[in-house]
Amino acid sequence: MTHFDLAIIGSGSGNSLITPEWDGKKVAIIDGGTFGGTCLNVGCIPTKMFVYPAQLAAAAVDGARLGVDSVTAGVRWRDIRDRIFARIDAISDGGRRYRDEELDNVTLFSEYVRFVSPHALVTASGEKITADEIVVAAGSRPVLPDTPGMDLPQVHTSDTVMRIDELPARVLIIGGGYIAAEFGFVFSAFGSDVTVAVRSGALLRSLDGTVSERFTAEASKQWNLQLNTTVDSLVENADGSVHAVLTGPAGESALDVDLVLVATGRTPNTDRLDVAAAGFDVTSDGRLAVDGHGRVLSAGSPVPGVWALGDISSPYQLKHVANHEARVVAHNLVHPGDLRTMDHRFVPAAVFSSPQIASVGMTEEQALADTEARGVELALAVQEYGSTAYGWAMEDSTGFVKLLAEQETGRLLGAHIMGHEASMLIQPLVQAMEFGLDAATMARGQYWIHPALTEVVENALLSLKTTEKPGRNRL
Ligand SMILES: Cc1cc2nc3c(=O)[nH]c(=O)nc-3n(C[C@H](O)[C@H](O)[C@H](O)COP(=O)(O)OP(=O)(O)OC[C@H]3O[C@@H](n4cnc5c(N)ncnc54)[C@H](O)[C@@H]3O)c2cc1C
Ligand SMILES: NC(=O)c1ccc[n+]([C@@H]2O[C@H](COP(=O)([O-])OP(=O)(O)OC[C@H]3O[C@@H](n4cnc5c(N)ncnc54)[C@H](O)[C@@H]3O)[C@@H](O)[C@H]2O)c1
Repeated sequence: MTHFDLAIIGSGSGNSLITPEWDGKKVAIIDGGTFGGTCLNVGCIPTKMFVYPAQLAAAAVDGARLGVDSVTAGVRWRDIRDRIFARIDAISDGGRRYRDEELDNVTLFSEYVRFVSPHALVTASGEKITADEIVVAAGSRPVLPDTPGMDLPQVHTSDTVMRIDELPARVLIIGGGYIAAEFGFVFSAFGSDVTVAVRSGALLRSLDGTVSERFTAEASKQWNLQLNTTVDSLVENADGSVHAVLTGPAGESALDVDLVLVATGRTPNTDRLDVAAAGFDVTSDGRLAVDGHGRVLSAGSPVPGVWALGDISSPYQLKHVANHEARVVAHNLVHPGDLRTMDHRFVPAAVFSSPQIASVGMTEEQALADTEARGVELALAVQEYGSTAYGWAMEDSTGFVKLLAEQETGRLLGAHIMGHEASMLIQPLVQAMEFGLDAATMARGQYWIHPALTEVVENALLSLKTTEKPGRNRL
């Protein structure tokens, strides 16, 4: 048995917890998977490294509308893949070697562990680890439905699909969330024939209703979108392709594809850690229960010296949230008398598809319920990209900014953007919400560059017709 001052389970966001304050103290970092975790190896970073070349490929098609005739002569999948993973694998390997070989006080365990008591772990090979402080940053993993054929080698999740050898000619994506929207775009822009089978009647249903509805309409122009459809079975054909049987509104149908991507959500890795052995609380959706400071709970009370962060415990499966939570826990570990609190009030998110989507705060449905409960009026504006000069330049007919605010105070409650660079356009709205800037002050208290696309945000703010007096007015 080895005893440590600090043991961290998970080398994704958990890796950033080893701050200079731990120099000279004994630290264990434990990861049974690839060093660096999901975002680096199989998540945010490689997906966006595929999305960017996909945007270049798609631009050739889109250009014709504006009089620019160009063709994408081809997409070198292997070259793209190898460029991406040459970079990523080197970062993962460098990080692992730094922790394993260069830091005297840090021990790396490349094994899965489980709890045997609140401060004791056992590795898969039977080694016992105890620690004064334990941080659980063990993330989440893809969930597979129990459809027959899920074990075929042609069936992938986001964990494996980015490393395949050939661009598949025909792809079936199961699911209608973030991963389906992003890979649907990548594969179709690269030239695959994409079918997306969604159980419900719309894509991205967790987002604002207007966004979900308008994105679904756009997606149906790009992919063979099968709504209200379940995939009943997958069987391998003699030629190595997959025969899928689907049931939709028109009854049963069949489809032959070369690859199936399952994107039906991710589940926290709580079950594989045997947290029951330590008596930790688990939420109804399977997350490790924590208080606002990141302390793991047992029977509703914080367990001294046990913390959690990121996908294993967070209500948001997003890397910027995991990073924020890691910064809070890193502080709290070394300042027990001055605990910081995680801030989940204004969490933005973006879907890097086509069109791109970004959102922060309440959906319209949530804002209606919220304002009604508080007896205040809701102001709502939808501003089309096409109503601004830059939107004309783009001949844009789909992009929009939707804002929700308290009418009397102009306090922003939610912002939802669909269209070109939505993930960047949203940031001033995140800032306004975080720092309490009202809509009128934001619109008229600063210059907006003409004719930049940001004017669509300015105009959306003005369209809100809130009644507050601007705190600062340049006019
Ligand atoms: C395809 C995809 C795209 C994404 N894109 C984005 C994006 O664009 N923007 C965004 O904000 N978020 C994105 N995300 C989400 C983001 O990747 C996660 O929210 C984030 O990586 C979670 O970090 P974490 O530190 O909690 O867990 P992870 O990074 O998953 O780290 C957990 C680590 O714990 C290890 N582990 C698990 N169980 C054990 C155990 N019992 N013993 C030892 N080790 C264990 C795992 O091997 C893993 O390395 C994406 C996710 C996916 C799958
Ligand atoms: N850009 C980003 O920030 C980004 C990108 C990718 C992933 N992520 C994170 O990773 C998480 C997981 O992504 P995801 O797309 O797998 O999950 P998701 O929760 O976004 O979507 C899951 C989809 O699968 C459907 N589904 C669930 N069970 C099903 C079943 N049995 N059969 C058919 N459909 C089923 C759901 O209705 C939903 O449409 C996301 O929630 C997100 O937090 C973020």
